[in-house]
Amino acid sequence: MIEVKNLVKKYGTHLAVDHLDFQLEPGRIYGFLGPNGAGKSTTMNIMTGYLGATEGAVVIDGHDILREPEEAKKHIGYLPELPPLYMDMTVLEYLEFAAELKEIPKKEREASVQKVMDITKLNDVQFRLIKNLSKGYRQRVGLAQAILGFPDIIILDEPTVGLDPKQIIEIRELIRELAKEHTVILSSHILAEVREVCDYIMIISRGKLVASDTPENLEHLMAGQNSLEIETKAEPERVRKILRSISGVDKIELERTEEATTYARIETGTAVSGENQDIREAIFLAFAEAGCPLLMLKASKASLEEVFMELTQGEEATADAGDL
Ligand SMILES: Nc1ncnc2c1ncn2[C@@H]1O[C@H](COP(=O)(O)OP(=O)(O)OP(=O)(O)O)[C@@H](O)[C@H]1O
Repeated sequence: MIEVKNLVKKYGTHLAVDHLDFQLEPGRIYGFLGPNGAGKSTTMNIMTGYLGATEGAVVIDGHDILREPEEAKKHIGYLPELPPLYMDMTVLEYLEFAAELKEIPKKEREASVQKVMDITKLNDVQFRLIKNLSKGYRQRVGLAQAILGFPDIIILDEPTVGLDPKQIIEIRELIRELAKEHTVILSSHILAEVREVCDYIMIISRGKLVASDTPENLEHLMAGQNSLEIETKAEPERVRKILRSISGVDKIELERTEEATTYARIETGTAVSGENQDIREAIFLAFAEAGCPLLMLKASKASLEEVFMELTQGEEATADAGDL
């Protein structure tokens, strides 16, 4: 279990992490999602003990990362944004060295290194110098180092950045596999990636946690803003009158089109159950009864993209302004 308590990080006057407070339960895949500069890497660097916080604390399985760094770090495997690889070592030498640093007992080292090379499919390149590997293979070496010793918690900063589509699929499969026995936290600025792999999404914007939930619940978050679109030949005033007679219709926007039809965008209310009401049937029947055929009737549901855009609005323009 990871507890992040009231975490603050300032770079000079720039507030990169702004009072983050959350807890992560074992056995899940968490995704830190946010635009560039949102504070994801800074948060991960603090959680893994690579960077000190200005305020607040991170507790890993009961150990404070600053007060008991050695104990806390035993529970974490970390793939930073730029993995610190030794370019003049072979893959095998590097992983053996990493196993030593992680204090994996000598008699277990060989088997441990072999196991992570099997998992990350590095066997074929184990005698190659790291400097001669492609970006994708280097990323795998970084990942192999992170999972070496199989710590409870695996933290991956942008694990698929710079990889080709085939490598991305492989790394995602690997992450899912790891999550069967570990807690995995990964960061990404790509929504599709987080949605694809994570069962819990934490949206970070300007150093703040602006939402944290399952992908499905985040989509529901915007349910109140679900809307319907219709098009009919009736005059706008007639359309408004018919719509007003239907319960569940909240807001109506009307537009007369060039084809002499009326286009209406309708926002629907939320029922007592909290669920968004589906009033498509009622709309269809009301227009049929009034003798106004509908040319189009369509429900438009808020997508996760819209939730993300809404929550991180303006971020790109302002996130890095403090650094100028
Ligand atoms: N060493 C530093 N000194 C000053 N400012 C920094 C430093 N490191 C990061 N920042 C700033 O802190 C903010 C958060 O950066 P961070 O790298 O944590 O964001 P991120 O969400 O990981 O973004 P990216 O996806 O681009 O890596 C940014 O505005 C960044 O410019």
